[in-house]
Parts: sequence; C-alpha cells; structure tokens
Amino acid sequence: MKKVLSIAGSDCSGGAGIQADLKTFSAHGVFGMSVIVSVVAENTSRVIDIQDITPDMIEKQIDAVFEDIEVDAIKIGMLSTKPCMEAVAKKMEEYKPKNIVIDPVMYAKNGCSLMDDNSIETLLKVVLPYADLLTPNIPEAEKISNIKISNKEDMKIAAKIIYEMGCKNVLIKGGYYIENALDVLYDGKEHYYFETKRIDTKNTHGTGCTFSSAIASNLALGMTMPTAIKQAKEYITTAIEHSLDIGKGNGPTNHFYDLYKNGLDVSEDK
Ligand SMILES: Nc1ncnc2c1ncn2[C@@H]1O[C@H](COP(=O)(O)OP(=O)(O)OP(=O)(O)O)[C@@H](O)[C@H]1O
Ligand SMILES: Cc1ncc(CO)c(N)n1
Repeated sequence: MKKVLSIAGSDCSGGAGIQADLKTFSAHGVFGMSVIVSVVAENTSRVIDIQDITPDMIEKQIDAVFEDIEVDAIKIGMLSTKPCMEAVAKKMEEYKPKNIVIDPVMYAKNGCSLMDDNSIETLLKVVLPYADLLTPNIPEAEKISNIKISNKEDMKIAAKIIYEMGCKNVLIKGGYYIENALDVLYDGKEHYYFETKRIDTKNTHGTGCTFSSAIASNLALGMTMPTAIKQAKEYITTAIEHSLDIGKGNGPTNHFYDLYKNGLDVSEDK
C-alpha cells in the first residue's frame, strides 16, 4: 500500500486540516500518516485560538515517521510561524522525500488568519523550494506574486512569477474567486487548465486541504502531475457537489459520497 504523510494543522471540527487530509487519503486507498504542526480550535464559522506545537516536537514527529516508514508522497498544509516552517524545511532537506505538495495556507474560509503575516518571507525562501507542487488560491497567489489577479491571463502571469521563485510546479486555484472553477498549472514550460462549473454552495470548508491531499495521493499512486491534478479535480468537485450541511457556517466536503452511492446509507441523521 502507498503511504502518504500530511504535515499540517489539526481542525477539531473535522472538515479541514489533518482531519480532511486523512479522510482523503483513506478514500484514495493510501495509508495516511500525520505530523501535527498546530492545534487549531476552530469550527465551520470561526477560529477561536491556535496553539503551535514546538519545533522540536514537529521534528521528532517527522523523525518518527521517516526512521520507520517509507513515504511515497507528502502534503504540507498550515505552517503558522517561522519556527514551524524552519523545522519542516530542515527535515525535508534531511530526508529528501519525493512528491511534496505544499498548500500555502494563509486564511481559513471565514477569513481568519492561519499564518503569521511576518512569516511570508520565510515561507517563500525556506519552504517553497521543496515544493514539487505549490497550490495557492487566488488571495495566496496575489500575496506571493505581488500582482492583482482578476482573470485567466492574470492567473497565467502569476503562475510564471511563482514558478520562478523555485517550486517545480504551481497550480493556482481559481475556484472560489474566478467565474468558473478554473485552476491553472504551470510546470516551467506549459500552462494546463482544469475547469469545472462553479457549484453554488456555502459548504466549502476544507476544499483546499482535500484537493492538495487528493493530488498527493494520486502522485503516490504513480500518476504524472497533470493526471494527478485532473483526477483530484474530479474528486474535489464531487466532494463539493455532495458537501455536508454540518455546522452553522461553511460545511465540510463529503469524502464518502462514492460509498453511499454504492449502497451504504450514511445520509443525514441516520
Ligand atoms: N464553489 C466551487 N465549485 C466548484 N469548485 C470549487 C468551488 N470552490 C472551490 N472549488 C475548487 O476546489 C479546489 C480547492 O480550491 P479552493 O480555492 O477552494 O481552495 P482554498 O481556498 O485553498 O481552500 P481552503 O479554504 O480549504 O484553504 C479547486 O480545484 C477549486 O477550483
Ligand atoms: C487546520 C486548518 N488547516 C487549513 C485550513 C484551511 O481550510 C483550516 N481551516 N484549518
């Protein structure tokens, strides 16, 4: 069985972060592992507080995984401060794992900050070079590239600027902000486009986490980058289409649709 590691924050309400990652890994038939970087007291409406795990403990968790288990792909999510970023980067340098997908998480869907604003320099200089794929959404891509993004052309330009910063591939996710759910991949040579209809729902908590974990799973399973993204786009679209009205804010994606489509009834209130 392929083995995939998530290095990210914990969302106690289960829709985003490590919890979304592990559900996505299971749905892809890969063995999921987790290194917790921050514990976030959050739900579908708000972030109450964040407690970072010490850099030493982050490093020890990564050591515990790598001294014992071969890792086929990694998804890196929320890294809230410089010391967390430096600890993770140090271990990426040491273990040189393959298939690293980095989701540069800055804000939750409800606008709450998940990354200290002064850490962006460190994210770009110290963490970004380890990315086989970086997956910013539009606000994140604007911050990283320093340009305003309003359409497909802007996405293409921003993707090139971000690529030049040292990641091997960049995928800008237009989903929430551009008219159709258009994502643009740049691999240093060509642009690729992944487009679906925008689904009209407020239940998009954890979509970015789910998407990057689906891509990491597909890379672990041996797919090329464009195929891994194409398949993950289908997965996230179905997961949003059948998203769950759980909580009072932005509900979570649904990782189990395929299960109950095939006869297992896990619908509301059962
Ligand atoms: N309403 C929607 N309809 C269809 N696809 C969507 C919708 N919202 C997002 N997507 C798609 O979902 C994927 C995840 O992108 P999104 O932009 O939501 O990530 P994100 O903003 O990083 O999420 P998060 O809040 O979890 O950090 C992308 O492929 C995006 O195009
Ligand atoms: C822990 C965590 N990571 C990422 C996100 C972004 O969706 C979130 N809300 N919480």
